[in-house]
Amino acid sequence: MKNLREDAFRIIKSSIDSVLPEKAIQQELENLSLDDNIHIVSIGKAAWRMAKAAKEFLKNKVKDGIVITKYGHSQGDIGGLQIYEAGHPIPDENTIKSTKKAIELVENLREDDVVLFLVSGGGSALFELPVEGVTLEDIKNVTDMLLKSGANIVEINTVRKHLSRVKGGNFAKLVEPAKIYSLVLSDVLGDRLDSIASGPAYPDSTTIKDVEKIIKKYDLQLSEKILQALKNETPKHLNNVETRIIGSVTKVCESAAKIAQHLGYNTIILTTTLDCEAKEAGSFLAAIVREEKERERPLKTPCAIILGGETVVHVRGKGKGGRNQELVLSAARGIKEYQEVLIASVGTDGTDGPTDASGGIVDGETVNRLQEKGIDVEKVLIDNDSYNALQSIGGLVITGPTGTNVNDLTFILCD
Ligand SMILES: Nc1ncnc2c1ncn2[C@@H]1O[C@H](COP(=O)(O)OP(=O)(O)OP(=O)(O)O)[C@@H](O)[C@H]1O
Ligand SMILES: O=C(O)[C@H](O)CO
Ligand SMILES: [Mg+2]
Repeated sequence: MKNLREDAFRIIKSSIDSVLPEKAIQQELENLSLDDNIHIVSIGKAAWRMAKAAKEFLKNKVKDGIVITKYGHSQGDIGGLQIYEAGHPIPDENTIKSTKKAIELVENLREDDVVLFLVSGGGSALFELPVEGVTLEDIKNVTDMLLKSGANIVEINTVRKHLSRVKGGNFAKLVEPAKIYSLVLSDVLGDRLDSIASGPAYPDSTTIKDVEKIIKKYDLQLSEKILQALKNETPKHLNNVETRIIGSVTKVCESAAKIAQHLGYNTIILTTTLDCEAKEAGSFLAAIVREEKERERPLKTPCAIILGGETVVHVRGKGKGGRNQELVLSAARGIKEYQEVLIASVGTDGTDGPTDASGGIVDGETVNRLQEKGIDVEKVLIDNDSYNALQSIGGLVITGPTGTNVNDLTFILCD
């Protein structure tokens, strides 16, 4: 008989290891063979690790550089680079302060200078300087509203780009006449480069008209001042950028499948673009488990059914949680009392929502165990309080910041 929990942790660890940035960065830099005069600007949750890998490879070809990452996501000096931590998912004073430092670093560069721009998810919150007339307080309010609206990341970033002096290609404009090479870890489904970290160095495909549609669709209550500011159009053409994607959720799923196979599971990747409401994804996964348990379909057991993507949560309650935790808890409702089954879901960055967990694991006993503690799953889901519920029964997955960020991995193990 298999130890599903132990296997789940192995799958999580090894598949995340496969998308750590070091190897990919080294390979790209070998191909690029850059000259001297390199300036590193690294933003996002994986910024520290990406910058470290680049600096170790390029050594003293690097003139200077800056890292802007989330609190708790940097791990000390990287030979002479400025290192900053700032607010995420809501930007704060340190976001603005460090973004100004990055602009100082690039604004007087010459044509023979090169900016190596290392981009990972989280960059939208960590790299920001609002357009004239818009304050940090405004940005915080708009960000909070967008995150809770149920809008997807492409929609959220469409709005953010039109309020920013660095997003939506504007950073590349500030770097001119120097050239930018962007290496990107994708945490946006479909790898839309103008959405990842709000595309600071990529021509923006979204327009003021798109912003207007999103405001209407989600009934966003914005002040007259913000509505005016949103009329700034973003650059649609850039002449100084070259961009490459170095990691994505597809890779994580493929690695997870390989490891599961190696551990003796029949394996299938169902999708790499799961993007519905977390609770609904949970119900869907439970339905798949029931099919497995009753009819061994679509795979003979033992089996691993793997999904990648990024669900959304319409946060209405006052509880603590994240989309992965909410997904598994919702799934737990539909697999009650089944034996030898487990559902896991984690954010590859190690952070699920504003919590210190990367996700959660549930099984057929989860709902009963919660009941014994007097916790009603339906109520927990209404309160968006998945963290506290899962914590009380040892159902959290805690990895700490991983150094990478390529969406979420979800899987079922059945024996
Ligand atoms: N109590 C809660 N329960 C469930 N989900 C929540 C809760 N509070 C916030 N969230 C969700 O957490 C998400 C933000 O957390 P997280 O840091 O994992 O996002 P992210 O998309 O990985 O960030 P980024 O893309 O910038 O790296 C929001 O989309 C929000 O819907
Ligand atoms: O920072 C962001 O905008 C998201 O993580 C998507 O890249
Ligand atoms: Mg995340």
